[in-house]
Amino acid sequence: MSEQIPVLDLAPLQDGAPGALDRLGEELRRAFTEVGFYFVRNHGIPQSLLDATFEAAERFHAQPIEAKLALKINEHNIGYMPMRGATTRVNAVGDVALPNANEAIFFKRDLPADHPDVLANVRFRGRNQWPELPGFREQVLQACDAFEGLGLRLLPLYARALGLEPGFFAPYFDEPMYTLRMSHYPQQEPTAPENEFGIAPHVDTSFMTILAQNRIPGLSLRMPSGEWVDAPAPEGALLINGGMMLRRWTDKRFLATPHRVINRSGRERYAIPFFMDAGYRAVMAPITADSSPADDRTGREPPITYPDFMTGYQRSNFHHAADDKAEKVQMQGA
Ligand SMILES: O=C(O)CCC(=O)C(=O)O
Ligand SMILES: [Fe+2]
Repeated sequence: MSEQIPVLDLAPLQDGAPGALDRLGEELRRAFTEVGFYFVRNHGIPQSLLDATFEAAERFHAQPIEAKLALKINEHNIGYMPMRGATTRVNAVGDVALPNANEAIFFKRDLPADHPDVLANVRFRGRNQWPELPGFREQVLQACDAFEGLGLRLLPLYARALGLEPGFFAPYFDEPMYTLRMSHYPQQEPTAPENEFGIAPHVDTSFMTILAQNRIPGLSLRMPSGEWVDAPAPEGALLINGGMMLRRWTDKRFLATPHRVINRSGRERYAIPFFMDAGYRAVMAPITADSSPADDRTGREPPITYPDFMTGYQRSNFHHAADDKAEKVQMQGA
């Protein structure tokens, strides 16, 4: 299976090998036109940091429910979402809606109290809500810095994959929006209904989602063929995918591939996906292919910003069809 998901080795990029950027850009283009997911190797994030972040997620969720509910998720999408707190509209058969069997806490960039956006109560620019756990905040900040750094290092590849100058995305990502989600999926009973998911089929809202390898299986991806396949977890690699923001920005040239989690591993499962987007005020106009005349197709999306996109997505009640596939999936945002 793993051969279906391209593996990009970033070592030549680090070493400044000639042609590395163009070669990796081409590999990325194939990944996003054929699969929508790819692995990166030699990504520069130490395994010890990832392990410690998984541990922090476990420590957070081990707290009494009152401590977690004190940080309840707010209009900035920051804070704690209780177990089965988000109902996914599962459209697969007869619109049966079962709540997702996970709980999660969401962190964004750690803004200080006197930040102008915080003072002005700008939506999605609120302050993080921290639990009273020693070392926890430091761990989350370290993880966010590491994931953000990797995301930024990958941007030139995204530009090359689209036939653009390597620096194309840099001005848009001056201060990227990002969210670290720490999820806990309890083990689902063998007798649980078949349409109960840890997280139901969805596409992410993000430009880029970085997913640290999980020792507990449960994630599966829906290949463009329509077949659901279990995500492999090659040692030392990170799994990266694009969401609707990437798809929209690339004029639908790049895939946002649906995925889901079912935890029938018999163990508790934790996940620490990192969702990255352009800066709050960046205006993203669809990047069209050189060869296509400006008006050659209908349905081209107007330019949009992160807050406009996220506000619209929240209003849409998650009714979002995954393009032309018969089976519908929702969007899962952060
Ligand atoms: O738990 C995982 O492995 C993936 C989670 C996911 O898809 C999400 O949070 O959007
Ligand atoms: Fe996802």
